[in-house]
Amino acid sequence: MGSTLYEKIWNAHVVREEPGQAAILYIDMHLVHEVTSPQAFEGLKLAGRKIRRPKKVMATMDHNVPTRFRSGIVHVVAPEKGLTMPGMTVVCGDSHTATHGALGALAFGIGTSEVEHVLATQTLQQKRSKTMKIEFRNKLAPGITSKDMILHLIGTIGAAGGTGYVFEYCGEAVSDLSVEARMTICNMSIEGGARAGMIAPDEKTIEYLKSRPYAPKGELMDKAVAYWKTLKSDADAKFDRVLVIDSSKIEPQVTWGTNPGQVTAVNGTIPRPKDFENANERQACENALQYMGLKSGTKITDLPLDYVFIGSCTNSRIEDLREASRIVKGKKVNHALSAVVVPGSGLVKQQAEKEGLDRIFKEAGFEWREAGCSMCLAMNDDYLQPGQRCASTSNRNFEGRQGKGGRTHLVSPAMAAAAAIKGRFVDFRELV
Ligand SMILES: CC(C)[C@H](C(=O)O)[C@@H](O)C(=O)O
Ligand code: SF4
Repeated sequence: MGSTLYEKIWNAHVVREEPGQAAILYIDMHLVHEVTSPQAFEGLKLAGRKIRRPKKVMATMDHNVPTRFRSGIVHVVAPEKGLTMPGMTVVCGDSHTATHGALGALAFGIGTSEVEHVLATQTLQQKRSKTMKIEFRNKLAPGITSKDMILHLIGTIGAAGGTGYVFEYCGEAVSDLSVEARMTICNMSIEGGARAGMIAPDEKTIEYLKSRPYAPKGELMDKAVAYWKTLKSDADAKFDRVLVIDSSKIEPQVTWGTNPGQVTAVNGTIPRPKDFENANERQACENALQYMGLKSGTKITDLPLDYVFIGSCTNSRIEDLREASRIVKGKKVNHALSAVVVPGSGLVKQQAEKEGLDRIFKEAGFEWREAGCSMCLAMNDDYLQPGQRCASTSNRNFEGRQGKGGRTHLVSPAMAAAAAIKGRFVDFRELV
């Protein structure tokens, strides 16, 4: 029997595995940031231990740093530098490490004590996950983005639907996506409950990595590419679960609730608790309506907004900013709201400025910031006031995520840009 992509990477990294026990995995790349990792360094210091392989550790300051200073989000910086590559095991004390799976890596978040363990040993104890193949069959309708794909998926399986699994995304709509767009899907795997999300590397992945400063060069690159080409699930590989989604039916998505599974198409309405069969979901709907200040039956397009945030490791790459700027160009941000664009890295910012995207945003009335996590989470200077309603391209919409009492609606960059112009949600296709 063949192997899945997950099994291939796993088997290539096992240092030791006893039946029924957690395995010890070798870790190729360790990313650290300032929220979850300083304590781990402190732990090492107290124990008198050294970092085993300092060259395999890359650090950013992104979460707490105000976006009036230069920074960069760890999950945007590492791929653009070519630090994360197909076939690697990648860990970081951060749940959105799943992002790097878009390059065909096995990438997942770990806790602070595990960060210390990886620093000291370059290995990690880990249990095998179950595997779920998610096939996005057929083509997307024009303009529909990978953000809509992942929100639609989480709406289908629920925010806990992937618990215990590693997702492998495949199918025509996934192959059609750029590498950056694939990162958006893998990024939010964790929001569907999965341990990680991954996509087998293909020609686009190789092309993306070729010019990256840390990618192998010359003969080494040829060798790497030959290996990367073996990194796909075999035709007869067995997954624990297989899900098929008809991509052609996916509409622009907007979350209405307080978990990413509470989502609907932009032409939909706020649901009623009794629309849900399951008692927990009914209760969750009631709670969400209350927190979000929403009435059942209201059209999504009738929701007035106070804020628009374009940024986060989900959607702050150059392609996201190009997409948003295309909609904003020559228009003005609605007078009733504030809007901000926060590039994911210094390089993204530089590139956007080279292309004149900053001018498009600023002329429309957006604030244009230095890179960082910013309003994705209320850990820095950017946050919502209680009751404020925000269209956000980030990945989490739980209570208080963007500030105490703040109300988050997750959308794609195109939808956020269109909302900024209209002052409420609108199918962005009406604006282009
Ligand atoms: C601060 C960090 C631990 C956290 C995470 O793990 O995801 C953050 O990045 C987030 O998005 O909530
Ligand atoms: S941008 Fe948001 S989701 Fe991504 S690492 Fe920062 S806080 Fe976490």
